[in-house]
Amino acid sequence: MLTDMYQLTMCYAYWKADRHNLNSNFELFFRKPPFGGEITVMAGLDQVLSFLHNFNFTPSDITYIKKLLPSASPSFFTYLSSLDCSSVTVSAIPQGSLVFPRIPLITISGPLGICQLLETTLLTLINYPSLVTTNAARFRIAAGDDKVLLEFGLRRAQGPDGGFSASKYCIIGGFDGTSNVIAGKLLGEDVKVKGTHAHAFVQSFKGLEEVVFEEGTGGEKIKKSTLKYRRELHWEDTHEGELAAFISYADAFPSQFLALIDTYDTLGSGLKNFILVALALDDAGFKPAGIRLDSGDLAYFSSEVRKAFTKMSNQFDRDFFHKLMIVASNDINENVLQELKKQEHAITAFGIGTNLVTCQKQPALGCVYKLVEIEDQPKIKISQDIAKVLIPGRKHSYRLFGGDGSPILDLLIRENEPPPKVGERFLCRHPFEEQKRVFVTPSRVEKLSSLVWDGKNGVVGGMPTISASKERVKSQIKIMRGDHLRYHNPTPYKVSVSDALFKFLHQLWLDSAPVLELS
Ligand SMILES: Nc1ncnc2c1ncn2[C@@H]1O[C@H](COP(=O)(O)OP(=O)(O)OP(=O)(O)O)[C@@H](O)[C@H]1O
Ligand SMILES: O=P(O)(O)OC[C@H]1O[C@H](OP(=O)(O)OP(=O)(O)O)[C@H](O)[C@@H]1O
Ligand SMILES: O=C(O)c1cccnc1
Ligand SMILES: [Mg+2]
Repeated sequence: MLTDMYQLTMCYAYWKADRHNLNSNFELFFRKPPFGGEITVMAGLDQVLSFLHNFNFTPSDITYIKKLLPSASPSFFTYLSSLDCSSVTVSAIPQGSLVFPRIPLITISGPLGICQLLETTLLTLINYPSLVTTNAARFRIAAGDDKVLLEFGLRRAQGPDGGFSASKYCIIGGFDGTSNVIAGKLLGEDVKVKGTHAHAFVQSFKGLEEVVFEEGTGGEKIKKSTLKYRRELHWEDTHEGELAAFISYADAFPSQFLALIDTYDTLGSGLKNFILVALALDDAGFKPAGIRLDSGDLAYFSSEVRKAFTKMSNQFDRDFFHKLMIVASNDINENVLQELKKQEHAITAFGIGTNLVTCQKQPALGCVYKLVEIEDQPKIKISQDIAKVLIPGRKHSYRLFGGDGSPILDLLIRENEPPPKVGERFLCRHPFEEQKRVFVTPSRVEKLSSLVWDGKNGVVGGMPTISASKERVKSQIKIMRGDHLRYHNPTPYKVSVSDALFKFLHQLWLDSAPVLELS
């Protein structure tokens, strides 16, 4: 039911014309990578497989569709009620793979009626997950492998399901944790739930008299020791409410004390109050975790914080100061991460919400779902816009690797053609520009798609897990040439067709395009 009305109207019309059981082949692919880059990460396949497994129309669905199609013949609803995905075969590129334009991410084969019905749902299950996973992967590339990345986007996401998907797929794209509690609960161990505290906690305290402890706990000792250091360092002008908040937070979480220090005055108050409580915690045998900055020049503030930590470490001979995290947040996007890389800063972790989950730089990936063959008859769709001309017929896709282990190009060939072989020259052609050709002698050849669903057995090869998908993203980015990953003007990655597919496509194009008569 999570579909567009036109799938139901087409399905009815196919059924009425007795075309619903024609053997069909559809491909799901995109035409342009997002965010001005070259790479896209394939994601959402786990959801697609669950959907195929659960696909059916319940009696209440049928009652509702009857209202939408009041003139449809009653036997159509018998057909609709009997539908499931047991007659459908699906091949796909593994979740977490880097993928490129025109290469089918998913190939769907089976009776026309059911395959048509899958269009919208498959698109919605792949488009946003692939987009946000790609965004997360780009943020990871921009931040570098040594930084902790936390996803904080739930409050700004496109609704609760958008927020949930974002949390899951940002982890796959390379984030280390999320603030989203339901994502952690439902997705298990691979999704680590993390968090600090907000300004409200600091604002809620006015003075030190508001700090209360449970009898017999170490809180009183931490407070006393904090105030002793405050006198010793002559820092008695820091904000008292903030200090009260930090002492209370440390009492609640002595082993995970991480304080937001920018509520009143980052360097003049927040940093000092944190240091006081951190020294007291250390005296009590706990290791404080660090600070969070949520405003201002994050490079400058983080460097000043690090300098103060180093000074304190020397002054009080405490090693823990060197290990404290410096978390930065506040409207961070890929560009801010890129800019920060060029500056001196001491940030060890980023908390990123709005711009990550809403995919600020590009809000949608344009995956499409296109019919390429019916009953062994290849189908083409012609467009004035060359980018939209469909490459017809059933195809296989391969990635050809060079001697240095990095991918050279992706290749589409006709279904019955011999595939490219290691050590053998293969002519790879631009799909539309006749003069653009290249011979590739690959050192490694990888078939991109494999069977993931067959009607009889259901899911083939197991459900993709979060950890395996995440690992795949990481390992595929690692072997990609740096110039394809570059932030500004990356080198285009080639997607080619075989000579046979080129000739076939262009012949069918000529045969299908009427010649205009002018007079
Ligand atoms: N050193 C830096 N280099 C590049 N961008 C930075 C740097 N420090 C912060 N930013 C970014 O600059 C922007 C600052 O936004 P803005 O000026 O609205 O925040 P602020 O005034 O510091 O904080 P707030 O409005 O939350 O009090 C944010 O997008 C932030 O991530
Ligand atoms: O900036 P984002 O990347 O979306 O990260 C999440 C933001 O959410 C929180 O505060 P919120 O924005 O709700 O309040 P603020 O106005 O104090 O920043 C947090 O302090 C971050 O600023
Ligand atoms: O835990 C945090 O610090 C957090 C969580 C969500 C949004 N902003 C910050
Ligand atoms: Mg904010």
